[in-house]
Amino acid sequence: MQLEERKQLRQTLRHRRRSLSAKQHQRAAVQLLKRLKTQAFFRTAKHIAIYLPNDGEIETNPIIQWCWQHNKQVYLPVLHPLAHNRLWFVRYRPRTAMTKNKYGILEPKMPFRFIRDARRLDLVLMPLVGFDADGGRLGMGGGYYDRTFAFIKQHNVNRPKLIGLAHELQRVDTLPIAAWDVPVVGVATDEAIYLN
Ligand SMILES: Nc1nc2c(c(=O)[nH]1)N(C=O)[C@@H](CNc1ccc(C(=O)N[C@@H](CCC(=O)O)C(=O)O)cc1)CN2
Ligand SMILES: Nc1ncnc2c1ncn2[C@@H]1O[C@H](COP(=O)(O)OP(=O)(O)OP(=O)(O)O)[C@@H](O)[C@H]1O
Repeated sequence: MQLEERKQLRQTLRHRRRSLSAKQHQRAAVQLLKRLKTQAFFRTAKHIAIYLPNDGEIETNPIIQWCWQHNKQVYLPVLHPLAHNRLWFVRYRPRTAMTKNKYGILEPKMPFRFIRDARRLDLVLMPLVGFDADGGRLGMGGGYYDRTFAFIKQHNVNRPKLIGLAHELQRVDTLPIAAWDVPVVGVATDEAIYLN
Protein backbone atom coordinates (compact mmCIF):
# COMPACT_ATOMS: atom_id res chain seq x y z
CA MET A 1 0.00 0.00 0.00
CA GLN A 2 1.33 3.42 -0.88
CA LEU A 3 2.22 5.86 1.87
CA GLU A 4 -0.53 8.22 0.81
CA GLU A 5 -3.06 5.40 0.97
CA ARG A 6 -1.91 4.42 4.47
CA LYS A 7 -2.29 8.02 5.57
CA GLN A 8 -5.79 8.24 4.14
CA LEU A 9 -6.85 4.99 5.79
CA ARG A 10 -5.43 6.16 9.12
CA GLN A 11 -7.50 9.33 8.96
CA THR A 12 -10.70 7.49 8.08
CA LEU A 13 -10.27 4.90 10.84
CA ARG A 14 -9.24 7.43 13.47
CA HIS A 15 -12.28 9.51 12.65
CA ARG A 16 -14.48 6.42 12.90
CA ARG A 17 -13.31 5.43 16.39
CA ARG A 18 -13.52 9.02 17.67
CA SER A 19 -17.15 9.25 16.60
CA LEU A 20 -18.31 6.68 19.17
CA SER A 21 -20.27 8.11 22.11
CA ALA A 22 -19.06 7.92 25.71
CA LYS A 23 -21.68 5.27 26.35
CA GLN A 24 -20.54 3.17 23.38
CA HIS A 25 -16.94 3.47 24.53
CA GLN A 26 -17.81 2.29 28.01
CA ARG A 27 -19.85 -0.62 26.74
CA ALA A 28 -17.15 -1.69 24.28
CA ALA A 29 -14.53 -1.72 27.03
CA VAL A 30 -16.66 -3.97 29.23
CA GLN A 31 -17.33 -6.35 26.32
CA LEU A 32 -13.63 -6.44 25.50
CA LEU A 33 -12.71 -7.53 29.03
CA LYS A 34 -15.41 -10.19 28.92
CA ARG A 35 -13.88 -11.65 25.74
CA LEU A 36 -10.30 -11.45 26.98
CA LYS A 37 -11.17 -13.32 30.16
CA THR A 38 -12.08 -16.39 28.09
CA GLN A 39 -8.57 -16.55 26.60
CA ALA A 40 -5.72 -18.66 28.01
CA PHE A 41 -3.08 -16.18 26.79
CA PHE A 42 -4.68 -13.54 29.00
CA ARG A 43 -5.44 -15.67 32.04
CA THR A 44 -1.98 -17.17 32.21
CA ALA A 45 -0.02 -13.95 31.60
CA LYS A 46 1.56 -12.44 34.69
CA HIS A 47 3.35 -9.38 33.23
CA ILE A 48 1.00 -7.51 30.92
CA ALA A 49 1.70 -4.33 28.97
CA ILE A 50 -1.31 -2.22 28.02
CA TYR A 51 -1.94 1.46 27.19
CA LEU A 52 -4.05 4.38 28.39
CA PRO A 53 -6.52 5.36 25.64
CA ASN A 54 -6.00 8.27 23.29
CA ASP A 55 -7.83 9.50 20.21
CA GLY A 56 -10.86 7.19 20.52
CA GLU A 57 -8.91 3.96 21.14
CA ILE A 58 -10.85 1.24 22.89
CA GLU A 59 -10.73 1.97 26.61
CA THR A 60 -8.66 -0.22 28.90
CA ASN A 61 -9.74 0.73 32.39
CA PRO A 62 -11.84 -2.41 33.05
CA ILE A 63 -8.91 -4.61 31.95
CA ILE A 64 -6.42 -2.76 34.14
CA GLN A 65 -8.69 -2.96 37.19
CA TRP A 66 -9.21 -6.69 36.61
CA CYS A 67 -5.47 -7.27 36.29
CA TRP A 68 -4.77 -5.43 39.53
CA GLN A 69 -7.45 -7.45 41.30
CA HIS A 70 -5.96 -10.69 40.00
CA ASN A 71 -2.38 -9.96 40.98
CA LYS A 72 -1.07 -9.35 37.50
CA GLN A 73 1.63 -6.77 36.95
CA VAL A 74 0.57 -4.00 34.58
CA TYR A 75 2.97 -1.93 32.44
CA LEU A 76 2.48 1.17 30.29
CA PRO A 77 4.49 2.46 27.33
CA VAL A 78 6.76 5.43 28.03
CA LEU A 79 8.43 7.30 25.17
CA HIS A 80 12.13 6.44 25.35
CA PRO A 81 14.03 9.64 26.29
CA LEU A 82 17.02 8.79 24.07
CA ALA A 83 16.40 6.03 21.53
CA HIS A 84 14.48 7.36 18.54
CA ASN A 85 10.81 6.30 18.49
CA ARG A 86 11.19 3.43 20.93
CA LEU A 87 9.24 2.56 24.02
CA TRP A 88 10.03 1.60 27.56
CA PHE A 89 7.53 -0.44 29.54
CA VAL A 90 7.05 0.79 33.06
CA ARG A 91 5.16 -0.73 35.97
CA TYR A 92 1.75 0.87 36.58
CA ARG A 93 0.05 0.66 39.95
CA PRO A 94 -2.99 2.43 41.43
CA ARG A 95 -0.90 5.21 42.96
CA THR A 96 1.74 5.66 40.26
CA ALA A 97 2.47 9.37 39.67
CA MET A 98 1.69 10.28 36.07
CA THR A 99 2.66 12.97 33.59
CA LYS A 100 1.61 13.74 29.99
CA ASN A 101 4.00 12.91 27.17
CA LYS A 102 4.40 15.07 24.05
CA TYR A 103 1.25 13.56 22.53
CA GLY A 104 -0.81 14.35 25.63
CA ILE A 105 -0.95 10.67 26.69
CA LEU A 106 -0.45 9.93 30.40
CA GLU A 107 2.63 7.92 31.33
CA PRO A 108 4.38 7.07 34.62
CA LYS A 109 6.38 10.05 35.81
CA MET A 110 9.47 8.47 37.41
CA PRO A 111 9.98 5.48 35.17
CA PHE A 112 13.58 4.52 35.84
CA ARG A 113 13.13 2.19 38.79
CA PHE A 114 10.25 0.30 37.31
CA ILE A 115 11.26 -0.44 33.74
CA ARG A 116 10.81 -4.03 32.61
CA ASP A 117 12.76 -5.32 29.65
CA ALA A 118 10.38 -5.81 26.72
CA ARG A 119 11.64 -9.40 26.38
CA ARG A 120 10.40 -10.21 29.86
CA LEU A 121 6.79 -9.19 29.27
CA ASP A 122 4.35 -12.07 28.80
CA LEU A 123 1.67 -10.24 26.87
CA VAL A 124 1.47 -6.87 25.12
CA LEU A 125 -2.02 -5.51 24.51
CA MET A 126 -1.32 -2.99 21.78
CA PRO A 127 -3.24 0.04 20.59
CA LEU A 128 -3.93 0.16 16.88
CA VAL A 129 -5.69 2.28 14.28
CA GLY A 130 -6.62 -0.52 11.89
CA PHE A 131 -6.25 -4.29 11.64
CA ASP A 132 -7.12 -7.21 9.40
CA ALA A 133 -7.92 -10.80 10.29
CA ASP A 134 -4.40 -12.01 9.32
CA GLY A 135 -2.27 -10.17 11.86
CA GLY A 136 -1.88 -6.96 9.86
CA ARG A 137 -1.77 -3.85 12.03
CA LEU A 138 -1.81 -0.16 11.23
CA GLY A 139 -0.60 2.06 14.08
CA MET A 140 -0.42 5.80 14.63
CA GLY A 141 2.54 5.97 12.27
CA GLY A 142 5.43 6.54 14.67
CA GLY A 143 6.75 3.00 14.32
CA TYR A 144 7.16 2.85 18.12
CA TYR A 145 5.84 -0.66 18.61
CA ASP A 146 7.49 -1.95 15.42
CA ARG A 147 10.91 -0.74 16.56
CA THR A 148 10.52 -1.85 20.17
CA PHE A 149 9.44 -5.37 19.22
CA ALA A 150 11.57 -5.86 16.11
CA PHE A 151 13.52 -8.50 18.11
CA ILE A 152 10.54 -10.86 17.95
CA LYS A 153 10.91 -11.13 14.20
CA GLN A 154 14.71 -10.96 14.14
CA HIS A 155 15.17 -13.75 16.67
CA ASN A 156 12.01 -15.64 15.91
CA VAL A 157 10.92 -15.74 19.56
CA ASN A 158 7.38 -16.14 20.79
CA ARG A 159 7.52 -13.93 23.85
CA PRO A 160 5.98 -11.52 24.49
CA LYS A 161 2.72 -12.35 22.76
CA LEU A 162 1.47 -9.32 20.83
CA ILE A 163 -2.29 -8.88 20.78
CA GLY A 164 -3.99 -5.78 19.40
CA LEU A 165 -7.00 -4.21 21.09
CA ALA A 166 -9.55 -2.41 18.94
CA HIS A 167 -13.13 -1.53 18.24
CA GLU A 168 -14.71 -3.90 15.73
CA LEU A 169 -15.19 -0.91 13.39
CA GLN A 170 -11.41 -0.66 12.99
CA ARG A 171 -11.26 -3.91 11.00
CA VAL A 172 -10.54 -3.74 7.27
CA ASP A 173 -10.24 -6.52 4.66
CA THR A 174 -6.48 -6.48 4.09
CA LEU A 175 -3.59 -4.38 5.28
CA PRO A 176 -0.51 -5.03 3.16
CA ILE A 177 2.42 -5.77 5.45
CA ALA A 178 5.47 -3.51 5.29
CA ALA A 179 8.95 -5.04 5.68
CA TRP A 180 9.37 -3.63 9.19
CA ASP A 181 5.86 -4.52 10.44
CA VAL A 182 5.82 -6.86 13.40
CA PRO A 183 2.61 -8.86 13.02
CA VAL A 184 0.29 -9.33 15.98
CA VAL A 185 -0.70 -12.90 16.83
CA GLY A 186 -4.25 -11.77 17.38
CA VAL A 187 -6.66 -8.90 17.86
CA ALA A 188 -9.36 -8.65 20.50
CA THR A 189 -12.35 -6.39 19.92
CA ASP A 190 -15.65 -5.69 21.65
CA GLU A 191 -17.25 -8.29 19.35
CA ALA A 192 -14.68 -10.99 18.63
CA ILE A 193 -11.23 -12.47 19.13
CA TYR A 194 -9.19 -12.94 15.94
CA LEU A 195 -6.30 -15.36 16.40
CA ASN A 196 -3.69 -16.23 13.79
N1 LIG B 1 -2.64 5.13 23.87
C1 LIG B 1 -1.55 5.04 23.14
N2 LIG B 1 -0.36 5.18 23.71
C2 LIG B 1 0.75 5.11 22.92
C3 LIG B 1 0.67 4.85 21.54
C4 LIG B 1 -0.61 4.70 20.96
O1 LIG B 1 -0.79 4.48 19.75
N3 LIG B 1 -1.68 4.81 21.80
N4 LIG B 1 1.82 4.75 20.80
C5 LIG B 1 1.93 3.98 19.65
O2 LIG B 1 2.81 4.15 18.85
C6 LIG B 1 3.00 5.46 21.29
C7 LIG B 1 2.81 6.93 20.99
N5 LIG B 1 2.64 7.13 19.60
C8 LIG B 1 1.90 8.15 19.05
C9 LIG B 1 2.19 8.55 17.77
C10 LIG B 1 1.52 9.62 17.21
C11 LIG B 1 0.53 10.27 17.92
C12 LIG B 1 -0.18 11.46 17.36
O3 LIG B 1 -1.18 11.89 17.89
N6 LIG B 1 0.30 12.07 16.28
C13 LIG B 1 -0.32 13.26 15.77
C14 LIG B 1 0.66 14.15 15.03
C15 LIG B 1 2.03 14.23 15.66
C16 LIG B 1 2.19 15.25 16.76
O4 LIG B 1 1.22 15.78 17.31
O5 LIG B 1 3.36 15.54 17.07
C17 LIG B 1 -1.43 12.92 14.83
O6 LIG B 1 -1.24 11.99 14.02
O7 LIG B 1 -2.47 13.56 14.91
C18 LIG B 1 0.22 9.85 19.19
C19 LIG B 1 0.90 8.78 19.76
C20 LIG B 1 3.15 5.19 22.77
N7 LIG B 1 1.94 5.34 23.51
N1 LIG C 1 12.41 -1.79 13.14
C1 LIG C 1 12.45 -0.60 12.55
N2 LIG C 1 13.64 0.00 12.30
C2 LIG C 1 13.68 1.19 11.71
N3 LIG C 1 12.60 1.89 11.31
C3 LIG C 1 11.40 1.37 11.51
C4 LIG C 1 11.25 0.11 12.17
N4 LIG C 1 9.95 -0.14 12.27
C5 LIG C 1 9.30 0.90 11.71
N5 LIG C 1 10.15 1.82 11.26
C6 LIG C 1 9.79 3.10 10.60
O1 LIG C 1 8.76 3.74 11.33
C7 LIG C 1 7.87 4.42 10.46
C8 LIG C 1 6.43 4.21 10.86
O2 LIG C 1 6.05 2.88 10.58
P1 LIG C 1 4.50 2.47 10.47
O3 LIG C 1 3.78 3.42 9.59
O4 LIG C 1 4.43 1.01 10.17
O5 LIG C 1 4.08 2.73 11.98
P2 LIG C 1 2.87 2.12 12.79
O6 LIG C 1 3.00 0.64 12.89
O7 LIG C 1 1.65 2.65 12.17
O8 LIG C 1 3.10 2.82 14.20
P3 LIG C 1 3.27 2.23 15.70
O9 LIG C 1 4.15 1.01 15.62
O10 LIG C 1 3.91 3.35 16.43
O11 LIG C 1 1.93 1.96 16.19
C9 LIG C 1 8.17 3.95 9.06
O12 LIG C 1 8.67 5.04 8.33
C10 LIG C 1 9.22 2.86 9.22
O13 LIG C 1 10.20 2.99 8.24
